[in-house]
Amino acid sequence: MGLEDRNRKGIRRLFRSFGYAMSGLAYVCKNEQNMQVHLVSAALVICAGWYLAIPLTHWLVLLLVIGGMLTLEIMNTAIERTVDLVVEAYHPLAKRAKDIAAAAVFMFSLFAVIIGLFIFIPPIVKLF
Ligand SMILES: Nc1ncnc2c1ncn2[C@@H]1O[C@H](COP(=O)(O)OP(=O)(O)OP(=O)(O)O)[C@@H](O)[C@H]1O
Repeated sequence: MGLEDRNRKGIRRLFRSFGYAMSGLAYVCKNEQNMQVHLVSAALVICAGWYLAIPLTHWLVLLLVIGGMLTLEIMNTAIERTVDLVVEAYHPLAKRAKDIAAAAVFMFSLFAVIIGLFIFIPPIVKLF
């Protein structure tokens, strides 16, 4: 996109930006195994929430956690690709950057699991 194009405002630019975002999303979904794992996990969690008839507030928390998780994975992929663009050879700082980005995903996943346990254990216990 040229500089002139970037300064242009309006609905066409908005749609074009949406198209770029969709292209990025399709890339991550197609090429990142971790993203596919997150998507399958999210689908399972949604099915479990529906089956266990969890309350609305729990749905809102779940949706926030799922959205945060997917967003972080997308950002992690963006950081990985940017690092690959800057350095092709092994570099300790490239390792740091990628490991730290991965740590962010791990940290969120950890808390997502804890939240999931708080939400799902009581209705599962009730089933028995
Ligand atoms: N240029 C590099 N220099 C040093 N270490 C690197 C470099 N590229 C990757 N690494 C190390 O290898 C690990 C894996 O990197 P890679 O780019 O394959 O990402 P990944 O975590 O396997 O993600 P994905 O498979 O989803 O792309 C990184 O976390 C980092 O520790």
